[in-house]
Amino acid sequence: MRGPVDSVGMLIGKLNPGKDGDEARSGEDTPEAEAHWPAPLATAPVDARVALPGSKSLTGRELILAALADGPGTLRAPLHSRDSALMIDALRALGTEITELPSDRVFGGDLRITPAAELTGSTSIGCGLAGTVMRFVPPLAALALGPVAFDGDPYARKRPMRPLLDALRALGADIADEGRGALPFTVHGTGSLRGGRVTLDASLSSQFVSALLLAAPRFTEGVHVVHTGERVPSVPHIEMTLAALRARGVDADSPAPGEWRVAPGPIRALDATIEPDLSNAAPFLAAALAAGGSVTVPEWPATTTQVGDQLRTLLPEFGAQLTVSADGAVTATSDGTIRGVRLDIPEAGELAPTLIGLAALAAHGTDGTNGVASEITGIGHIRHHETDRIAALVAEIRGLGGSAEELPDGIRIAPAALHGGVWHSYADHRMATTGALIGLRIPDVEVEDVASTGKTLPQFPELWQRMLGGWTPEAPSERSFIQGLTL
Ligand SMILES: O=C(O)C1=C[C@@H](OP(=O)(O)O)[C@@H](O)[C@H](O)C1
Ligand SMILES: C=C(OP(=O)(O)O)C(=O)O
Repeated sequence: MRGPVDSVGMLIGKLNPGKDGDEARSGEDTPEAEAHWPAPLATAPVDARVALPGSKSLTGRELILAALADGPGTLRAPLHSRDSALMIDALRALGTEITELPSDRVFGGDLRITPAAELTGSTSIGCGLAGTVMRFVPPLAALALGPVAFDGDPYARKRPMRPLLDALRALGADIADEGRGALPFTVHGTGSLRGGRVTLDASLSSQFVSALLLAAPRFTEGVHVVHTGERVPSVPHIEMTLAALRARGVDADSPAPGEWRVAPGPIRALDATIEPDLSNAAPFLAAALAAGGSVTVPEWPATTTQVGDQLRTLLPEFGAQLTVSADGAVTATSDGTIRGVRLDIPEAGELAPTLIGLAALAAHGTDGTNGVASEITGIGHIRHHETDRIAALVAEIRGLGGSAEELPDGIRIAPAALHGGVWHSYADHRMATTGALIGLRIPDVEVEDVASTGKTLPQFPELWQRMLGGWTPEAPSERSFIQGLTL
């Protein structure tokens, strides 16, 4: 057994210049293709403790609310990644002052946020591939004075925006998108927004609802959002939004299923501490199943709105034992036997790539001859995430010899032996980490564009290697694969 790993050294994330998934795929003949990351194989049971940086979703929300607050505030232990940097840049473009405080925190410093007296427009905002930026910032742009032009990575232009843009228009905003219903578009802010009751189909993304709720205390009439479509996905993320608003003294609730209401009023400035990202804990805890052994994630919050908390019940479905220690660390333990699952997880689409990676390993079994089938459904909306994750996962599992089939709202995986090969990332951080997970058990898996993990976890390659006990800062061969990072 290897010794525990409880922190990383000073690591400073730089931006991963985003790529379209198709471009990433067609880039295989370029010199960059040579930088495919050889996913480390677990040659012994894992025994590791992995501390993780802050939650993307909490960092994004607290940045927005701090920018709209009634005074300066501080974010402690925020995420520093491509998505959070894009959010910071967007809020700065609207006039917010954001400074990083000197700190010895391993994952980057705290942030001091001073709201602008008035949000200013006449600017442009790059959304990268961040759903939270392209959805949460336009309502603030409507509150700013002057035009604000939004655009993003090539694939970001394919992510749905129409229900949110139409709802903002119904609430009084002037938005020019030439009928695209997607990036690029320009919000012509007038300094205020009427707000009020609005109907919206949020079946493609919960972020449409969170976007309206977060800015609504500053709408003249607040907001009352009424969902009109099929099932709303990722409901815990809407609950996270309501909780973040209430923590700042805002009157915000869900008066009925599929309805949310925020009253107009001040947003209290405060010092908020960001929890570790529990969705990014998924591949690490899942590694205990893939490799056998145990992985501990410390500082797991006792209560949380993060959907990643559901890993404590989802991973046991695959056969892992999950325990919580008195000091709030969560440990996953397994003998390496992975059970097949039938899961319907509309709330936890963000966890789906990891769980599907585990299902692919369950279908391989311990030696390629004793695999079991799985079906994971309720996740049709993940076709609209960083890529069409259902299509991408099916293609990549098949590429390694697996048997996977698309369902309208999920995936079915049949027993089949996996083999090594290139696992494409489609510029999607969770595709990259899923390839790494499969590579723990299957020899010679190479992850294309591992730097896509910089979207929410720039330290992924080091943390992964450290989890296996083999990383040293001096190892140049490993360092060269950590693209987009300064060590
Ligand atoms: O509000 C948020 O922070 C998020 C909401 C969810 O989006 P969807 O509702 O589009 O799944 C989730 O998958 C995403 O990673 C983050
Ligand atoms: C869906 C995700 O991201 P985004 O915030 O860009 O929607 C994700 O992180 O899994």
